[in-house]
Amino acid sequence: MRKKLIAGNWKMNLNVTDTRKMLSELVEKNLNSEVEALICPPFTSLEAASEILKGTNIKLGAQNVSEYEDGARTGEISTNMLKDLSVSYVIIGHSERRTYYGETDEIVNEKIKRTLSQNLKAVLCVGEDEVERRENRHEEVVKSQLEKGLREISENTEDIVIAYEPIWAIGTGNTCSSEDAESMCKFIRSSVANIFSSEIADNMRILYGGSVKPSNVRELMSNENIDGALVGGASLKAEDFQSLVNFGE
Ligand SMILES: O=C[C@H](O)COP(=O)(O)O
Repeated sequence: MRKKLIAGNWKMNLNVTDTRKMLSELVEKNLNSEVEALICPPFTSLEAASEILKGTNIKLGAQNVSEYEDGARTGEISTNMLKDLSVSYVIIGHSERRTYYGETDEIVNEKIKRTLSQNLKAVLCVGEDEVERRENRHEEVVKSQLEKGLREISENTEDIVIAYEPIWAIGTGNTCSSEDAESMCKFIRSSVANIFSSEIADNMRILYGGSVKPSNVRELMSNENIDGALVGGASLKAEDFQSLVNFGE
């Protein structure tokens, strides 16, 4: 049985003051304990978030990580630094990192290897853009991202989560239909089975991301192959995040 995961990716939002305010409110709220809740604030807010979330069931994640060990890499953040702040998840290969910061599948693969080797969980983001969807190449694109991103990985596969995020649905309000999201998550599961094994694929959590909000989360989560959501905009307010974790209630 795969435990559902609702992950908030704050992106470049909420400074330390805002983080303290949001999380202090969130920890006072009733959250469905059958759902795993994860908050991924900016790096600058990790320490404050770590203090506030300590002793709660809400997990802490980072939005990116270096593929290298500690050393001469100006501006980068290592797995060692994240672990020191009680981070347990790292988002890797988000489309914004791929598009704006040139992260290739090869870099994504290195980051996943580094993350898993340090016993952190990796949330690998995949998804097609609007043109690729229109040209009916979405499965081919996602399959290639999975094969390259997961290349030469054989250990700690239970620490991998996949997030299917069609780029055309991110921050646009254009949620992928529940049927299309389910169909792609099912396709991802079969691709993961080919890369690893059916058993690993059956146990792997596959999230949907792209304009998920309190009003559509319940329907999306009712699908057999959708094991949670990676949420941007609607994860920034405590009330909305509570509603997401409680599937709209
Ligand atoms: O990581 C989250 C996704 O990019 C979705 O963002 P969004 O919920 O604002 O569309």
